[in-house]
Amino acid sequence: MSEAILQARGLTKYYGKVTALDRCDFDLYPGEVLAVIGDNGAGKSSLIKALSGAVQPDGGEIWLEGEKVTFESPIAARAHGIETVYQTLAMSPALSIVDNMFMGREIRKGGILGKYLRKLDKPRMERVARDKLNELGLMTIQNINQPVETLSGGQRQGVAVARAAAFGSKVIILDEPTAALGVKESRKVLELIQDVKARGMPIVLISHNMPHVFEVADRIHVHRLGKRLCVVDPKEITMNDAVAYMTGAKEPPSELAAA
Ligand SMILES: Nc1ncnc2c1ncn2[C@@H]1O[C@H](COP(=O)(O)OP(=O)(O)OP(=O)(O)O)[C@@H](O)[C@H]1O
Repeated sequence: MSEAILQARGLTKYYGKVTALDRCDFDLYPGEVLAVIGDNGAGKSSLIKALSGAVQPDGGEIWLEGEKVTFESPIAARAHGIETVYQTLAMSPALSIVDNMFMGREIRKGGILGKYLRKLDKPRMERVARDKLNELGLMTIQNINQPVETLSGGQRQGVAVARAAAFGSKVIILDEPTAALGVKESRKVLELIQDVKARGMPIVLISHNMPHVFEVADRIHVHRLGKRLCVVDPKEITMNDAVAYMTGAKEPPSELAAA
């Protein structure tokens, strides 16, 4: 297997007396969809928050493309190419699709006057937004100047993923991307995950939805009580077994135990 693009060793996070992450390991390889599953409280959110700079781990190390990194904030993680799409999506509903896509990364006009006045290059932003949505097969959205609040849940998720994929990201972390969606919209988001993967971008998928996980994941990290319990190939185990490992109803065979 190639070198991991994002890796963690021994990540530990305490919230007071609660150990949310207990010497947790993590490995994401280029071009894969990696699902992280675990029962409520298994530490999935704490893991992605640590990987994306939203919380500071109390122990352990994170490596990005072979370099040890510390992200003191989500902005720092984004600057390194780690994009996280949370369930809440962090979008401004009243603003347009294009404004949401470029929030905090607006393109300014060039030239002495443009630079001096810091004017937005709206036509360029619109062009880039359209291209990105197009690339990801999201052009069912006709008008990129329409407010995000007029979009369906699936379309919003699409815009959030397109935004995450738009700026030279190295890793996209999706936190429960289908949890709030209906059947048809979920299907679109699953297709979108495949499209992003086809563009060579690795994805970390946090989900409680086992059929969705088993449909799109190349590998699965099973978490229990803050630890990565085992790493499984969804083609080689059943959903029932994965759930049994998660909940502790069954122990994984020793050859699956995470290194
Ligand atoms: N901000 C916090 N303050 C106190 N305890 C927390 C905090 N965040 C998480 N925890 C605790 O840490 C443990 C792991 O929580 P975490 O949210 O990481 O798990 P999870 O696997 O994402 O769960 P879920 O599937 O319910 O979202 C839980 O016991 C949780 O109650």
